[in-house]
Amino acid sequence: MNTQADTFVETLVIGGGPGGTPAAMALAQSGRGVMLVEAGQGLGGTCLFSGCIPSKIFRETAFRRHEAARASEFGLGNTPSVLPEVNWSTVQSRRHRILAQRSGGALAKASGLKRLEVVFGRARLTGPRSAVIERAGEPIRTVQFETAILSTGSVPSPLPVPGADLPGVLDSDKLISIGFVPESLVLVGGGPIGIEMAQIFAQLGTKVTVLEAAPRILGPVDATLADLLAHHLTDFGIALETGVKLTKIDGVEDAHQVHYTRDGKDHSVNAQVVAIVAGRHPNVAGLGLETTAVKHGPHGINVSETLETDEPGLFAIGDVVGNPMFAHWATAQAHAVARHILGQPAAFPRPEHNSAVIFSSPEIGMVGLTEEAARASGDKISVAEYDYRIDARAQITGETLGRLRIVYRDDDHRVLGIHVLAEGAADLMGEAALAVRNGLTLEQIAASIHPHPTLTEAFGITALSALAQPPRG
Ligand SMILES: Cc1cc2nc3c(=O)[nH]c(=O)nc-3n(C[C@H](O)[C@H](O)[C@H](O)COP(=O)(O)OP(=O)(O)OC[C@H]3O[C@@H](n4cnc5c(N)ncnc54)[C@H](O)[C@@H]3O)c2cc1C
Ligand SMILES: NC(=O)c1ccc[n+]([C@@H]2O[C@H](COP(=O)([O-])OP(=O)(O)OC[C@H]3O[C@@H](n4cnc5c(N)ncnc54)[C@H](O)[C@@H]3O)[C@@H](O)[C@H]2O)c1
Repeated sequence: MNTQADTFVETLVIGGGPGGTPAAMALAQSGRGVMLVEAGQGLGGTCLFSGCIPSKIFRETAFRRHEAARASEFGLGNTPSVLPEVNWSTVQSRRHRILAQRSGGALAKASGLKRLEVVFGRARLTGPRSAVIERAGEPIRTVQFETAILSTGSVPSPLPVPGADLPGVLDSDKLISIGFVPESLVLVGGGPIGIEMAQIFAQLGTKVTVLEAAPRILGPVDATLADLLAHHLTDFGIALETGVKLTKIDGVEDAHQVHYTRDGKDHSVNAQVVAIVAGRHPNVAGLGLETTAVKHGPHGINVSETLETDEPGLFAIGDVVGNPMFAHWATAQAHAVARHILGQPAAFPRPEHNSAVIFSSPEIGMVGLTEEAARASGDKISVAEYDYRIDARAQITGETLGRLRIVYRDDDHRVLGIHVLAEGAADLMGEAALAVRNGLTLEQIAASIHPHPTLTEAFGITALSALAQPPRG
């Protein structure tokens, strides 16, 4: 095998997802010599190619189809509309087009930076300051560096259950690439992927079952909101089975039987397609960590508060560091670590300020602590609630299933967490993130003028009504 002579770079970034790409660009923009190595088809990582973006492209189609059936409610036609037929190949072509546009845009932006070289290939560390880059049909490149950022993301976790490795049993990557809308689908796992996919396919006409091991779906989400959503999913016809233990999957390509126990009793469910969406684990395989002092476990690579690994000068960010696994979290870590490497003051993101959206229908948005986590901290806390059934905007759009929950400290009224179930919650989370990150109080939220009629009015109304309550004795 040919080997190219050594290249020296100041920083090597391994992995071009929402963690690695912005880190490499921020460093290069500040004049540091950077090489960004990506093993996949383009820049964008899991988020772009098999995660956030494709799943939301599918959601858009599913949601619009579902909405079309409600046209007569809004005075369009006199009878409930016939559900539009799904042209799945158009949906998949649309996905490919958006992906190509976004990865092309990222590459063009990166290529415009003089100090950044983007290399497509697989990187493997060969020591604390060296790596090789391999790409089929090309000479191996060897690289030496001063610092490196490991941002290799995560991969779907397989389940140790007989039949889970049958060729027809999919993971989320394969479900995203599916060539047809299945008649029936079993999703093993009721986390964000399982719930988003359940609703997407149910709205496209698939008979969906979700098998979740825990007593409820969406474990880390506010329990009241997760419960409201679970009832809504069940009303829609999705079978939600919680507290299950998967025992076996049987079947051939197009017909599967999933066996499980619940409360000691045996059950089974048939489906054309089975997808295992029961979590992801950090991607460290083949990265050559054994040639360095970097330590890692099932949770991911061990890092300090400044995201430095046990090998000084080697940093790790994003999914490869473990939970939480979100694109915006990886990007926030990227910016902080880039500033740190540049010797600038850096605010490393803190879990209690993180935000997330589950793209269910209605969406669930969350920032900061849940009620349970806030109470566990020992502070006296209260929760101010708002029911979107009374909301002007929600009544206008006809999407009145919703709840806002503001978790705040009793003594100084500081807001610790904001949790929203509402169609449109995703775009309310900017205000929520600002409030929690900056330690705003109910008084400050109540004093902010919220435009009418919008879903965000609820923030002001809820803060005002909590302040109008008599103080707790
Ligand atoms: C179905 C699904 C839906 C999701 N939806 C959302 C959502 O709506 N919002 C959200 O915030 N998050 C969502 N996520 C999570 C989100 O995709 C991840 O948290 C995010 O992509 C993590 O970014 P990262 O840069 O750490 O890793 P990744 O995006 O996984 O990127 C890692 C990159 O490293 C490359 N790589 C790996 N090994 C090597 C190597 N040895 N050499 C070179 N390159 C290598 C990979 O090819 C990959 O491109 C979703 C995930 C899934 C699976
Ligand atoms: N909207 C978003 O931001 C979004 C969307 C999708 C995924 N993600 C991220 O991607 C990551 C992976 O998502 P995920 O939903 O696969 O993982 P997850 O770990 O969040 O949820 C997995 C679910 O599967 C269940 N489970 C585990 N083993 C099981 C078994 N044997 N049988 C039945 N159920 C089992 C778990 O109890 C859990 O509820 C998450 O960390 C999430 O943050 C984010």
